[in-house]
Amino acid sequence: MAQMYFYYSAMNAGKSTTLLQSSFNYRERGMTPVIFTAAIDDRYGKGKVSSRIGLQEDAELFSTSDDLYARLQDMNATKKVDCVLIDECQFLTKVQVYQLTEVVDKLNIPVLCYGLRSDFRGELFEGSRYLLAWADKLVELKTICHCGRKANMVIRQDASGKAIADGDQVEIGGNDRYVSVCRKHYKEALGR
Ligand SMILES: Nc1ncnc2c1ncn2[C@@H]1O[C@H](COP(=O)(O)OP(=O)(O)O)[C@@H](O)[C@H]1O
Ligand SMILES: Cc1cn([C@H]2C[C@H](O)[C@@H](COP(=O)(O)O)O2)c(=O)[nH]c1=O
Ligand SMILES: [Zn+2]
Repeated sequence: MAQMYFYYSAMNAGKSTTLLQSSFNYRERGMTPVIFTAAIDDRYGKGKVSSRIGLQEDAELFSTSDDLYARLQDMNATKKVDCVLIDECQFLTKVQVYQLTEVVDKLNIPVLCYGLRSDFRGELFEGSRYLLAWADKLVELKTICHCGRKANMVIRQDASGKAIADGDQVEIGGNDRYVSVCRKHYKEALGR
């Protein structure tokens, strides 16, 4: 029986790197993984997942309006899909997380999702909320705060490096805008 996995962490914990390693392992065994990433995240080039250790792969793009079950059913009918790997899964909608459970339950294809649990305000993303609720396996990937504790929060910074408390949930960026920290230093940065 296939299963759905949610690998979650703060930023820069190596989620994309782990996804690429899983894809490599499937390919090494002559199997066919399919990678998806969010169309809105074009930091390392549209339709690409990359990591600084040198691995890079082309990816299918998903937008909030896509029917992921229909797309994967079509792909699987053309060529057997052995595994689905989703990067930036926090940007999935509730409906899309449900569609991915159908890929697992009806098509019997494992779905491995990689993404953030919470945003810079400490609120769940929609995709993460339903993955936490519906995934078979929850796996935390860890990174560390400057103090050495586990970093489970992410600060969004303004141009001067000051932590921001409010704003749109989605704003694509990297180390220039975001810092992963422990909860204690998250509160301190926001003056709480
Ligand atoms: N193409 C790239 N070039 C340079 N650095 C990268 C690239 N992709 C990722 N990184 C860096 O590698 C580190 C971990 O990356 P990643 O696996 O993307 O973690 P996560 O997905 O958890 O944020 C981060 O410091 C990130 O800035
Ligand atoms: C915390 C937070 C992050 N984002 C964006 C910023 C990046 O583009 C992605 C996460 O990338 P990762 O390094 O692959 O984990 O999400 C956002 O839009 N809103 C937020 O609050
Ligand atoms: Zn800390």
